[in-house]
Amino acid sequence: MIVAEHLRKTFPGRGKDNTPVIAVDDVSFIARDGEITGLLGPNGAGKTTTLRMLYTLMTPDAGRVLVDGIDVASDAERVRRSLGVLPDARGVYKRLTARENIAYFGALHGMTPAEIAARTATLAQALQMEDFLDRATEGFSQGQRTKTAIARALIHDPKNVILDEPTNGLDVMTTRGLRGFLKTLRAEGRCVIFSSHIMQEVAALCDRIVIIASGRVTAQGTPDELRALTGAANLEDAFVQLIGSEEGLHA
Ligand SMILES: Nc1ncnc2c1ncn2[C@@H]1O[C@H](COP(=O)(O)OP(=O)(O)OP(=O)(O)O)[C@@H](O)[C@H]1O
Repeated sequence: MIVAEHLRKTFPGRGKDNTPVIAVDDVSFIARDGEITGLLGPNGAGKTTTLRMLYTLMTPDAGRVLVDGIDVASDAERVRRSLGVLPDARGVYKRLTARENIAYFGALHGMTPAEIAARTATLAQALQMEDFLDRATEGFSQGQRTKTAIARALIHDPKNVILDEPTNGLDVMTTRGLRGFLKTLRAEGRCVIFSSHIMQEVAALCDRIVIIASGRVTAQGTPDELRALTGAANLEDAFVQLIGSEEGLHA
């Protein structure tokens, strides 16, 4: 379970306009085990910055993050062991094959070669990567890179999974496959959080939705609760009402 409490992050202004940017302003939510929680918001809403604070890359200016009850500020290393992260920059090593990229992370987590081989086989099958697993990642399509980065993130069988816009740039079939995979993670009782600016995506997958606009949570709840909150006939109308604009919400 991941708990975000009153998170705030400001960046110093740069260039001509040196007004500080308030990227995240009092964001709180709970992502439960066995559920998929979606952060939905338009470009620049603060989703990536929020996720970076959850996965210990950035320190909040205020507020705190608890992962399975552990305060990230007090024991970041322990928290990292229980996290699988797909960052916004996928960052796969291009001279290594997909399999080597995945194995490298497994080794960093202290796994044995046999454990790495077994887990890689499971992930490669689930993510349908077998036909490119042993190719160097240089020249990979965006979808192949993303799959490699997801497998790498999950090599150590983490209990909590954080994915920044996982379906960005993926085709329809690959997206369908990935959705099925995220549902498997949920069925295994993991805590899954992902960000998206595509409402259909969030609506199709999430048990709980946290809507972020301009660094603030404008609403959160199950899809049904969000519909009830706005009185809207469908989720699309509810989202538009809750965000206050249609900008950036579509694929
Ligand atoms: N390192 C940084 N330095 C300065 N400003 C930043 C930095 N990181 C993020 N920001 C600003 O913080 C705000 C929130 O950015 P963030 O990347 O969290 O949004 P997002 O919701 O993930 O957007 P997108 O959907 O476009 O990826 C934006 O105005 C962005 O320009």
